[in-house]
Amino acid sequence: MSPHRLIPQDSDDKIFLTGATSHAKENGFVDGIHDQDSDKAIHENMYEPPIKATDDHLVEFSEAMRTVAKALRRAAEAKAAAQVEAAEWKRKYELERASNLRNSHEGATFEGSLCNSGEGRLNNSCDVTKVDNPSIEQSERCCRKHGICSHEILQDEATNTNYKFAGRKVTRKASFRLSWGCNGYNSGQQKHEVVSFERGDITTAERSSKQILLKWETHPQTVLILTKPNSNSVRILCAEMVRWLKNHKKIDVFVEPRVRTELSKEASCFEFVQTWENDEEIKHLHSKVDLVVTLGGDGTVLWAASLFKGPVPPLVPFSLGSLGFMTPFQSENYRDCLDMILKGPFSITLRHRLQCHVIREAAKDELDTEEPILVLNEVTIDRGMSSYLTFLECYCDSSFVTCVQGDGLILSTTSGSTAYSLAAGGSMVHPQVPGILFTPICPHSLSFRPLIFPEYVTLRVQVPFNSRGHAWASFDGKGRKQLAPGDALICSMATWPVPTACLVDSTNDFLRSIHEGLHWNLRKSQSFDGPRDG
Ligand SMILES: NC(=O)c1ccc[n+]([C@@H]2O[C@H](COP(=O)([O-])OP(=O)(O)OC[C@H]3O[C@@H](n4cnc5c(N)ncnc54)[C@H](O)[C@@H]3O)[C@@H](O)[C@H]2O)c1
Ligand SMILES: Nc1ncnc2c1ncn2[C@@H]1O[C@H](COP(=O)(O)OP(=O)(O)OP(=O)(O)O)[C@@H](O)[C@H]1O
Repeated sequence: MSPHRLIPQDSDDKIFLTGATSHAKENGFVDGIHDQDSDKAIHENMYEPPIKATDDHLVEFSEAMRTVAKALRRAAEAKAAAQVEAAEWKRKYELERASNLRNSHEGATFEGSLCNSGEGRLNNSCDVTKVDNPSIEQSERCCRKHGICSHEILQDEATNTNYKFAGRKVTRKASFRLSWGCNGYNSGQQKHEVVSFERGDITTAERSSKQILLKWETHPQTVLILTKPNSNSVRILCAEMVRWLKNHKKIDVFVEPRVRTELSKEASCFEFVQTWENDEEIKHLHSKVDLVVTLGGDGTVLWAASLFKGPVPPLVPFSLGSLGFMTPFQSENYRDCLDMILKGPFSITLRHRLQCHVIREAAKDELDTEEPILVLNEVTIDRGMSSYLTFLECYCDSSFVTCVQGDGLILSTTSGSTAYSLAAGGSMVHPQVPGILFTPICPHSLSFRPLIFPEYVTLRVQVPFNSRGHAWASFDGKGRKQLAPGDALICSMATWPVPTACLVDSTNDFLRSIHEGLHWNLRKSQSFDGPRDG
């Protein structure tokens, strides 16, 4: 077929193309000449100037588009910075408010928090818990003088008196002390900053997170037992444990309202078991219980963490699930385990949580966010039911990170690194490492590798206006929220970690979990009788 000279339908510019007439028509061009003129047309075109005008317009247009894109990105970065700042202010405001509430809350007698003489997040918990209280002053003096980290005790007007909770008497909360040390219980070393500055030289002589030990200063008296629902073995064990704690350890027991009903149906001797009546009471639960015991799998640990929006009492997770990554204690040995925990000292893993805020496009200002949600594993932003690619713009503080085009994105804690993030190709990270994992789910790009951000950043995931569909956020696999174009999710390290008791220590428990739970790097050993060097 002979070549044709084709003229764009709505343009005066002439473009020379090779191809069939019909094909050219499909593409919006009309045949400008008759077949018999084709030789003449070829001849003419050989001497025609190149398609300069069209090229110039295209170049101009693409430059204009680049400028617009740059301006849009700058605007988005400015917005990200403003949102990050607003989120930080909101976080500070909430901490302040929580602290004020605590001070004015007439029920609470004792309550614990970490204190740290260095900078950073743990320091925040120190800041917010400062009250006019001799024991705090003492602990601050202690921190300053010896650099020893200690548990703080808050006291309010109801000092040393029993108080009522859901119409029942509650005894005072046990106090404990935390210390950082590598070699056994005698090493009460302070947690030092990773980098110090000594005589003008930057050093990393002190390492930051050593194994943390919890040592009771007064006896724990109240235990909250949380159980996986719909399991007979869990129900039976729970009843047995409640009885043992009361009769042999003189411990007061709290359970969820559902479990309280089950127990009271079982026998009248469970009348002493306490519970709560409404969400308001759950908010103050942390100041009533010394220890939380979970009976179930990892989901029950996540559930327990989700009950505490602020400080979390130490958690003792018993394994009654199938995988049990975060549940090192065996239920068969519960008496010995609880004996050991109630006596102390014991190692804990301080599991960091992420605080997530959803900011709606319709929000009046950056402070107008929905209630923050705390996650122990991860927040996932995915495409939900939509069959379109998720399109998400991601910022770290005020810097543009990337656009996610794929099934979604996981922002995970290091504890959650062995859960969904792992399945999406993220690295496994020791739970004591502070950081935020940024793991794409099925990205439609060959070069999108997972990232790990340091713990101090704030991440913002925005559904852009030109996204074809909505996105969905879910929190530890629960409570899905729809994100429309223009909505954003802001995520940063939460102030309140989840302290979980270790069977041995953080590292031993973690390695045992990945060996036994995931069969990590299981391979038959190479035989000895093969070829050898030399
Ligand atoms: N493709 C996946 O791997 C996938 C998909 C959805 C959700 N999840 C995970 O399930 C979690 C919710 O757990 P659930 O028990 O309520 O739901 P579930 O009952 O569906 O259990 C999910 C599985 O993940 C395991 N798991 C949970 N947290 C873990 C952790 N930190 N490390 C290792 N394994 C862990 C559980 O033991 C369980 O086997 C979510 O937070 C998410 O991480 C994983
Ligand atoms: N006290 C509770 N109240 C309501 N739901 C709970 C409670 N404890 C656990 N769940 C939910 O029940 C589900 C199953 O719990 P869990 O993961 O502990 O058990 P499992 O599935 O048998 O264990 P594994 O995850 O190890 O296989 C989870 O989705 C969890 O969120």
